[in-house]
Amino acid sequence: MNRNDVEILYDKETIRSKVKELAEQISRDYEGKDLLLVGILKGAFVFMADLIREIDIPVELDFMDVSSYGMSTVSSGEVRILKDLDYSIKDRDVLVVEDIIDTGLTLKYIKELLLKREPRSVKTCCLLDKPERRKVDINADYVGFVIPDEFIVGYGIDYAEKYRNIPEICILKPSVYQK
Ligand SMILES: O=P(O)(O)OC[C@H]1O[C@H](OP(=O)(O)OP(=O)(O)O)[C@H](O)[C@@H]1O
Ligand code: HPA
Ligand SMILES: [Mg+2]
Repeated sequence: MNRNDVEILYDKETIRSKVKELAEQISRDYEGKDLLLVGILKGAFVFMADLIREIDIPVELDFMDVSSYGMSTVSSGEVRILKDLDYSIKDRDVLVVEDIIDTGLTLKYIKELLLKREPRSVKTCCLLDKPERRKVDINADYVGFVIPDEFIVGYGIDYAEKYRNIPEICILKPSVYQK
């Protein structure tokens, strides 16, 4: 991992307090409900791990693995399911946990897919929102940070599977992928 490839956008403390704020809001909104958090692999795994530890109501977890970027910084436009949920979501209150909403193609695809399974509700929580790049009409119900149109890595988020282990949320310098 080359630290020179990135520029820090949000440091550990800023992320920690934002995650706490989101978790408090979720805990209030879902008090007394049957909350199932659905993490979208792989990008959301770090956010999911931090978020659940700040939520103070009973929750259950499941994961889905979808991919549309592959080894590129541009969406292929085709969302592929690599792993589906383990359990039925019928009559459950589902909260989809995502790291980033960019074109919106991934989240729209997932939301439409889950709605067909007759849950009681489906809402979405995205740590990062890049509205300038949106191609489809979708917004998350809970948003951490609204970010500029830059390619992000770190805190679980990759470029060609690398940089996921950087603890901060960083901008990947264009010189790295414009070679
Ligand atoms: O709004 P969109 O333009 O669809 O982009 C957002 C999605 O792209 C990334 O996943 P990716 O497909 O790279 O898979 P990964 O999570 O395994 O890295 C990210 O984790 C989101 O799921
Ligand atoms: O900015 C990004 N970084 C990494 N993966 C992504 N997938 C969509 N947007 C991004
Ligand atoms: Mg990716």
